Amino acid sequence: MATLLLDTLRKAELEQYYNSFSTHGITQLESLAQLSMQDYNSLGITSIQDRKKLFQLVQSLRQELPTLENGLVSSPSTISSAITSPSTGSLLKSPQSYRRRPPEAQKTQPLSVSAIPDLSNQGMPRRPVNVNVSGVAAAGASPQTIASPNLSTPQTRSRSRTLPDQAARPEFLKAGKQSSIILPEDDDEDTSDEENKCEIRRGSGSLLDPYGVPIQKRPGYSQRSNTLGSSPFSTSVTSVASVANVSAQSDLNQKIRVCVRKRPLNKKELEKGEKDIAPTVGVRSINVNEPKMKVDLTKYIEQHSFTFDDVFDSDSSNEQIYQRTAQPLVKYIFGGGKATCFAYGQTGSGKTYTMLDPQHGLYVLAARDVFHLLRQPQNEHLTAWIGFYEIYQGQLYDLLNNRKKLFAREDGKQNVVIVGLKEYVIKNVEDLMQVFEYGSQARSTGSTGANSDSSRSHAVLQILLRPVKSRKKICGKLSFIDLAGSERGADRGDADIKTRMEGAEINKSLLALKECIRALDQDKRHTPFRQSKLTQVLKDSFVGNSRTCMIATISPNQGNSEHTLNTLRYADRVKELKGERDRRAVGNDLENGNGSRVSGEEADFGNDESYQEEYNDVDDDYGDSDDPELYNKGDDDDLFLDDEYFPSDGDVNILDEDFPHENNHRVFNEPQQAHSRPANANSSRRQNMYNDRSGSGLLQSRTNPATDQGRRISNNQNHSPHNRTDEPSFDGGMSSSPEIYDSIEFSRTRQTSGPLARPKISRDASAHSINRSQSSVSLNDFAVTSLPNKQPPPVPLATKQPEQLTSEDVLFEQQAIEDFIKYHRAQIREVTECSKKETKLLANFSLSMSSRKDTQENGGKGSSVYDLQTSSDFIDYLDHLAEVLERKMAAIGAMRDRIRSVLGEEDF
Ligand SMILES: Nc1ncnc2c1ncn2[C@@H]1O[C@H](COP(=O)(O)OP(=O)(O)OP(=O)(O)O)[C@@H](O)[C@H]1O
Repeated sequence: MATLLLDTLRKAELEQYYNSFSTHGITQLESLAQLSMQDYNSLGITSIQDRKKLFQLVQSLRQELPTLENGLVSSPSTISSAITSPSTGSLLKSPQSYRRRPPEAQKTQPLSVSAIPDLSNQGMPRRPVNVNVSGVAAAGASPQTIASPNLSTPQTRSRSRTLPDQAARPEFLKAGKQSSIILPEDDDEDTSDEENKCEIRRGSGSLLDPYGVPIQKRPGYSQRSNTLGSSPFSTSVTSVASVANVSAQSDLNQKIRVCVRKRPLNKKELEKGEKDIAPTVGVRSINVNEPKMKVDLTKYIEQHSFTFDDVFDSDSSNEQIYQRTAQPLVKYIFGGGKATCFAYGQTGSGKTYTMLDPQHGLYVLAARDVFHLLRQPQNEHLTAWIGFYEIYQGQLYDLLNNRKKLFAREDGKQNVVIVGLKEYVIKNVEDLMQVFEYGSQARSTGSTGANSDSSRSHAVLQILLRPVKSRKKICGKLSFIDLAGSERGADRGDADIKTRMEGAEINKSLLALKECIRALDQDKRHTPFRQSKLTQVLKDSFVGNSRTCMIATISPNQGNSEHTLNTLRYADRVKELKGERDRRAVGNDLENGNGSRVSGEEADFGNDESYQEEYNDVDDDYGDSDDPELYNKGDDDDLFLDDEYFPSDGDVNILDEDFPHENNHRVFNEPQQAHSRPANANSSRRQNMYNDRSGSGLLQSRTNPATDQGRRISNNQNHSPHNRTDEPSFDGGMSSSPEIYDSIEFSRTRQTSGPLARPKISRDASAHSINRSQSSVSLNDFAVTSLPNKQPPPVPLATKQPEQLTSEDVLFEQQAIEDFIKYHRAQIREVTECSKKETKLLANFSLSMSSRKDTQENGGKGSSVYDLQTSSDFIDYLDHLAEVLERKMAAIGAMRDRIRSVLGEEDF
């Protein structure tokens, strides 16, 4: 085969690259035929002439080796694999010639050199030869390469990353080469037969996916397919029946499932004579035949192919979709879990119809099952509650409570709680539908009043399971989310400031959603949940013990092909999340305590007690969410812990490292603390705290380093265990009152972190004090320069020889220093966050001003109206700015306190 390759290269006057090809594992013509132009550089082919030659050679080889074509026609070995695979039952007959042949047999039937066209004259046709989709070369193919007449039109086509011939691909291309399949339209624009006369050539196969992510880093298709229990060949040559079989075997209990639903062409589209350009292929794949035009104005169709957990054709009913999307989630929440089902797609693609249609929406079908399960004896102790809110412009509004503003909170256990959300007990489906209808009206009414419309908000309907006897506990939560239309930002095209801001917010949140999913997919240690309210609220759907199902809705008409592709790419990105690479995926959850796997059924319905306990604990902390006053003491921002962090993936970002979730961050994120405090609050707080505690041991602890035992080096003889027990415990419970909170912070600053500030001076710490000899903070900067009465002065640390140093001389423990660093990071983060808010406030205000000016100049309303509006906005702007600045100052003040504490300063 190598000789054949060399001969071929020689004929094409490319033999000088033979070594480079070999180095890259290209030793066969089949491999050569799969090169795309993006590979040329890696192979060292930079001269234009040579690139042309290679391009023509590759084209010619593809023509000569149709069975290797990228996805349209499978290689003999692949086809035979598929045929012989027990998991797939091809519709194809299995001609002898496509049975799996032993390698030797393959070797004995190489293509003859004569079959390779002589390219040395460069006279080969530029236009690739048309072949039909069954892989039969239209012209010029050697008899050997013409597919068997029995090779009927494949049931599916797939993009190159589903290439069945991965095994034959060069090593460096195997990881995930992507290409497109370009099908030219006939010049006479008769597209009816285009599928039978498709021009096949490798498209601009890129090593980057549409999101700019190197494909090599992503799991190969076959890996994912295997994860799902299907054959890696299933999408390339399998029949509908076999795919259905595979799909049926796939795990409905995966942590994340991604499905696609195509709506039918609507009346308008039909009237316009539009065609369905997104045929589904089997039950898991869908193609999009995107009309395109070359620079020479030749029209062609670019076909894109995608595979998901499920693809629902336009004739699928909500019931069918429900069975494979939300129904497993309903079962899951009865095991104590959290689950989310959301619809994503462009406006008019059927999100609402799917999720929240008043009659057949998935929520109604889910409710039916919820009540069915509630009637089971084992669930008699539970009741169902409903809450319905929307996220509009980054704010939460209760749709069941006059659009009351809500606040999201997160506890230390990463549960998101919507504080103040009005929830109703529902006894049956009718109840639910009534409540929902009421909420929907509020949504549209409210949004009309606010100059928005429903599709510009994300609507969240949640069904909660609570014990009959304790409405405080939550035993399961299922959320249905109807996301705002995904294309609004791009399509709005109007100058209205509000609309633009809405669009920007929607885009931001959808982008954030994608970023979060992407971060999870790539196992990044930092997941940017905080980037939008949507992702903050959805956070607990992604982390921990949760299930998520995304339904990407698409419109099938040509006019929407771009949007459809965007939606599918987005969904495809999400799809990458699942599979064995995701350590939070089902595999983890299915591990029982002994490390062995339990069955899906068990995992599904088994009670996750630890989770439930946690969840219930949380709810206890929060109490009843009907009572917002209990938790919402005037703060005007949501409180979340930091974004999700996962152990190392090599990202280096000081703000992203080991961010303290609870211990340190909350001090900055407590708006109550920040907003209600006057500008000099830090010093007065310090003074108050000092006064309050001067007689209570804390002062003593400050003046007596011996009481600061917690973090001191272990061999300090003066450690007094009882002093350690004096430390106030702080669990950072969110239910803490501000006063408690303050005291917690104080104690944290003064005591828990205090030891950090306690340079160890001598064994008799009771009488010691310290001075900072220099202003900069470093270990060696701390030396004892004065000591109280009757104590012999210690040897200054700086003068000690290294061999004289003992552990007693260590001023700060490593841990304490690390804690300080974490604290500092938290402070930087908080200040940065505030600065961003400041910028945003300023941008929004100036944007609205300039927009108003424009309108005025273009003959809008009288100037006094605008001046009035501007003044009112200005006041808002100042108000918000003042709040942000206070929060910022609070963060800086807390940091200063901490430094002083560390340095043992006596200024408060
Ligand atoms: N699968 C379907 N079968 C029949 N009609 C559908 C289907 N999906 C959507 N429709 C119809 O298409 C129209 C638009 O659907 P829908 O309102 O659900 O879109 P949407 O994605 O929620 O839009 P928006 O983002 O603007 O809220 C509706 O009239 C709806 O009844």
